[in-house]
Amino acid sequence: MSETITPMIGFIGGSGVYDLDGLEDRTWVKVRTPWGDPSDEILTGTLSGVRVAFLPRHGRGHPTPPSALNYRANIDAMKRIGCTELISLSAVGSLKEELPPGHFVIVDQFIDRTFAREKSFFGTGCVAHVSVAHPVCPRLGDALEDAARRIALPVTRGGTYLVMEGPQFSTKAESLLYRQWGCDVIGMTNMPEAKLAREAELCYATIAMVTDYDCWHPDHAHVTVEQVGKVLFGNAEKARAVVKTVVPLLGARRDPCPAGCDRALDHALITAPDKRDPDLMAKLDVVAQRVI
Ligand SMILES: CSC[C@H]1O[C@H](OP(=O)(O)O)[C@H](O)[C@@H]1O
Ligand SMILES: Nc1ncnc2[nH]cnc12
Repeated sequence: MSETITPMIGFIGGSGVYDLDGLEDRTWVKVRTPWGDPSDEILTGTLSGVRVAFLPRHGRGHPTPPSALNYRANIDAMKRIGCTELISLSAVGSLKEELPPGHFVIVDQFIDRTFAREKSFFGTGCVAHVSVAHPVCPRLGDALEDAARRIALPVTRGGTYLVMEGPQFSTKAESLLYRQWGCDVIGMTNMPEAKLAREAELCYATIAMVTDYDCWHPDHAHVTVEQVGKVLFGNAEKARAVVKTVVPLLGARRDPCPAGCDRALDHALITAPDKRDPDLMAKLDVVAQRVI
């Protein structure tokens, strides 16, 4: 008989999603990490008998911009509190006519154009190279698709999310370039989040919620926060409905990840044990606990 796990499903709420309703035993918990403080306290509780955790990515009230987020602390904190998988709920701009505001995309690829963020838990004193060829967990993607379809959301399975540094929105030339690259949606937060989730051996998937057509569209010359905001809160309500549907679908017991997200570090560490830096190894206590 194969070993089963008792999961805790972690949600990272993006713009417009600062709380989760409907949880039993709701508690906001302060979590400290060796990488600094996460964006906010983490809300824990149960939904349909399944343990869940929720972190508002930008903090409650949205005080922190994408480039200033401590992505390492956020991922470490979610794992430290017990999460086995992470689902990101993210606002995005659309780079395709057929993905209008209000549409949901379960992305499966990313292009990382960010440049001002800490992108790895590893480094001098413990070098590791994980594969992110397939950065999204297909089991989580299947569950999100199933959930979205059950509640009749307009949803597309698969798509490439271009991650820009921000905080400004794109120039028109950039937006047109990303369309030529075949990207589907654009946002500012899912990298390095997805890479760090993989390093921490957490399954990761995103439900990207379209708020605007960015600036490439002939009928939409600019993106503005006002325009995004009008769609954002409707999308956030739908995101909460996805959460309530996906949690029982994933359930309270399951097999280890069929895609191996939970074993990503099996062959990733290259620094010889006697060359490893004890201080860094101590910081990796939770992220790399399975292999160190
Ligand atoms: C308020 S629009 C721009 C903002 O929204 C997205 O954030 P998140 O992924 O956390 O929903 C986007 O990436 C920008 O950070
Ligand atoms: N057009 C856009 N560009 C970047 N991030 C976004 N988040 C929502 N809309 C966006």
